[in-house]
Amino acid sequence: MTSVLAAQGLGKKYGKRWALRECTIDIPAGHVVGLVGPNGAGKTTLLKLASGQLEPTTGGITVLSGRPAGGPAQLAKVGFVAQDTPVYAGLSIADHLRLGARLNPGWDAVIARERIARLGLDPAHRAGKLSGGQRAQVALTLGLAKRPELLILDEPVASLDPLARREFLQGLMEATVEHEFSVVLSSHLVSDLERTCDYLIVLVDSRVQIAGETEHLLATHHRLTGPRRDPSRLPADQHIVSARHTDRQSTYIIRTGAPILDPAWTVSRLTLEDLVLAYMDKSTAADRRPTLEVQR
Ligand SMILES: Nc1ncnc2c1ncn2[C@@H]1O[C@H](COP(=O)(O)OP(=O)(O)OP(=O)(O)O)[C@@H](O)[C@H]1O
Repeated sequence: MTSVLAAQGLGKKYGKRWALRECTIDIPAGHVVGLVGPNGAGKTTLLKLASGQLEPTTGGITVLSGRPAGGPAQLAKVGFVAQDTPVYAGLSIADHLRLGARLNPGWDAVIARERIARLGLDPAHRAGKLSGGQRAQVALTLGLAKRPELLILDEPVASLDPLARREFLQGLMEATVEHEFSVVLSSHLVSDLERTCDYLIVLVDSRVQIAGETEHLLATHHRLTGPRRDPSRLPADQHIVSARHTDRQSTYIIRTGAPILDPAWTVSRLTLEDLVLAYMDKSTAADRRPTLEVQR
């Protein structure tokens, strides 16, 4: 299957500080990919590398089998909506659509017009007078009307209220079904991604912690609760993601493809939020390096 985004040992340094390091991922086409991580994790850096706005310090990246921003054909295949959804304040919405038509060979004027009408926006309205949410919707419209094979959205719903968030993500999902393109969108809120994404990348402290189809990730991660037990006594095929202990009880989040047969454990499924939080916890826990830390 075609890779929409493939990175090998990808890294980016700003001065002495790594913003992204040792990133190796291979995302098949046809997914809505959620890139999640806390502030400063490296999400924008990865998305800018994918759209060719930054050059890697180490490793390599290909997008739809091409070099990011590696020529007009590649640029036409990839849409990018930046975090602050920039617009030209002095131009009207209609001007933005005309500009989009001039700059993009595959421009779909019908999608653009219909979407603006559906949003109840007046094409004559100056972009500088739009609210943050309306600006984000105009930026998404420009991205969709470009008819890219991959649409990259950096924190697209950050400025939206909860209802507008839901409508925005719903509109995005409908568009992906109708026009069959891949999406990579970043957020630091898992709730935004839970309903929208079928592929997840968790990025913490400049490193990818886990990447894969959400269904597969949820099927292979479990919470084990039971009598207190040292991590060294867990089977080798149970990879510990996070651990919590009290005097008497242990709670582990583990990754395994094998059945959990030990009757001492109560096994429960995770939500996507549990899973993401476990990986965030793991990265902070690695700094503490406890063998068996007791929380009272
Ligand atoms: N132009 C830059 N110069 C120096 N450091 C930078 C630059 N851009 C980003 N960084 C640093 O790189 C790290 C990763 O930043 P990045 O913007 O990729 O994170 P992010 O996950 O998108 O964060 P947020 O959710 O806050 O947008 C941060 O520590 C940030 O301070």
